[in-house]
Amino acid sequence: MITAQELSKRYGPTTVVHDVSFSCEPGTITGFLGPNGAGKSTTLRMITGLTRPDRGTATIDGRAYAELGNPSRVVGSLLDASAMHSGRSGRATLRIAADLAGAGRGEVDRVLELVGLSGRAADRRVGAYSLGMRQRLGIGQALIARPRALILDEPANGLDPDGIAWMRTLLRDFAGSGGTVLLSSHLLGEVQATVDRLVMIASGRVVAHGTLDDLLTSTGVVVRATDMPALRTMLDRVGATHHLHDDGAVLVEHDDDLDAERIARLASQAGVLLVELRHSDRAGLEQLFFSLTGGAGSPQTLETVR
Ligand SMILES: Nc1ncnc2c1ncn2[C@@H]1O[C@H](COP(=O)(O)OP(=O)(O)OP(=O)(O)O)[C@@H](O)[C@H]1O
Repeated sequence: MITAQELSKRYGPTTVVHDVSFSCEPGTITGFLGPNGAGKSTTLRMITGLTRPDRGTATIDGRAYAELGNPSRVVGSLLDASAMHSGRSGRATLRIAADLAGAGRGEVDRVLELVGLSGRAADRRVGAYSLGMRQRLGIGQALIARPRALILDEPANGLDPDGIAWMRTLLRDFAGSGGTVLLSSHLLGEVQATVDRLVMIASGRVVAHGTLDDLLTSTGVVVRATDMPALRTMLDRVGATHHLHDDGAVLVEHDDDLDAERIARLASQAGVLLVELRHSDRAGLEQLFFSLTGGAGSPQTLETVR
């Protein structure tokens, strides 16, 4: 179980992560999705103890990363595949990872096989690897001590469609045997076919979260505010059709004139503080994502990687 609670981080005058909270359950794959610069890496670095949060906490299996006795056995992470020593072979890289993690050398061949780098590739210098091969090796390093959780920052970067399909199967198997996976991406299509849950982040804030099914099935915009009566009054005033959502939020029925952005503006004008605003249908999810990314990752790209 991976939990982030009200994580916040500021660099100079800029708060790059604001009150980010979510949890990832064993047996599931959570996609942490957001455009470049949204705050994904900073959040993942705070969870893995590499960056100190200004506020908030993160735990893995109930403990902060720094309190994990042998972290590699609890959580494997891949945060920057380009940061590997280029002079070592893939096999040597994994041997060192195995030694550091207290895992047996026998794990090296198992992992090389698992990540598709056995044979001659294992003995080539990492400097001669493609980005996709480095990602595979990085995932191998993360898996070397058979951890219960995986945290991967943009693991599909550099992978071709076959590589993405391979990774999807690997992560599904990992989650299928009770593992917890948190992976980031800036491409909706890349994660949509892989994950069970999504946490969507933009400008350092969580803008949507839930199971993929929840986010893709019902129609409309789910809104939650600190003052729900004031929110409903505001929605009545603008003639919105709205209902109480299952979890106590309000579901505003789909209306071309009342999209999420307009709801946010109206709420702001009415002095209503929104704490959740998300599209609850598939088209809406893609629309929201494209509006956040300014259209990065065309539908064509989505079809290619699906
Ligand atoms: N060490 C740092 N010092 C100052 N600013 C930083 C630092 N690390 C990150 N930032 C800034 O914080 C913001 C969030 O960066 P972050 O890398 O977390 O985003 P991201 O969602 O992972 O995006 P990308 O996919 O582009 O890495 C960016 O504006 C970035 O420039």
